[in-house]
Amino acid sequence: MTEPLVVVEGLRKTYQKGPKEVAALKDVSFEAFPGELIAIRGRSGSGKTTLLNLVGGLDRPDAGQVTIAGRSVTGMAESGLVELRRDVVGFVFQTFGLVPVLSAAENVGVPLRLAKAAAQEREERIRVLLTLVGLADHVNQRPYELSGGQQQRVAIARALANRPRVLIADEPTGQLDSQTARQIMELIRALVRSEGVTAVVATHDLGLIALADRVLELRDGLLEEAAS
Ligand SMILES: Nc1ncnc2c1ncn2[C@@H]1O[C@H](COP(=O)(O)OP(=O)(O)OP(=O)(O)O)[C@@H](O)[C@H]1O
Repeated sequence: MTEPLVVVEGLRKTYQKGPKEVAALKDVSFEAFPGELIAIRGRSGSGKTTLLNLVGGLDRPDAGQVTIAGRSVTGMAESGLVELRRDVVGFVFQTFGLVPVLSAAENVGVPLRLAKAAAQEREERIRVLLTLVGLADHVNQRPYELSGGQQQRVAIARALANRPRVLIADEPTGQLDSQTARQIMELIRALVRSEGVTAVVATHDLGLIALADRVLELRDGLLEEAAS
């Protein structure tokens, strides 16, 4: 049997909100297998962002473990996490997060520069990625010259730049109209197949949920397998 690529065991995270403690995650465990697209759904405030941040090494849990490709994310020093976020995990956010003064090509090139890819290899990878997301004719445009859907395409290309094993997306269609959202979710579905990446996507979007291989529901800080 195939080994899981991502193993999450007993994650707990509590935030201090003024005098109150908020238990965002109480005891969350799941596994994601290579090439799987997992949708995480749950009401606003159910802990989806918290969970994704812990899986991708953007934050640390109070208890529990995250392992990606046999490497303990939760046990890593900060230098290891920087490397993990550069090489192993790609992130896509609701608000795109592009650098406004850089062109589409330059935005996609940022993680390649951080990974010290040679100039020629970088140019070739940028070309392939922007073609893959349907933006071959928009390489020199800045984010403000692109539509929301096009900006999210650039962000997806950037997330895939260093060939990550895991793609983490937090409400990737949350700011898009329904037709554009549909195109972006179909793009994510296709890229998970063609690039063999494992995707964990937090979403309210029923269309995206329908395209997932598995749907997990966060409720009261606990995760349940849900019918898609
Ligand atoms: N930095 C923080 N400080 C204090 N409380 C926080 C912090 N981040 C999240 N929370 C609280 O933890 C809970 C889970 O938040 P989280 O953002 O993970 O939920 P979510 O499911 O992603 O919500 P949404 O769908 O609205 O984005 C919420 O009650 C939230 O208010």
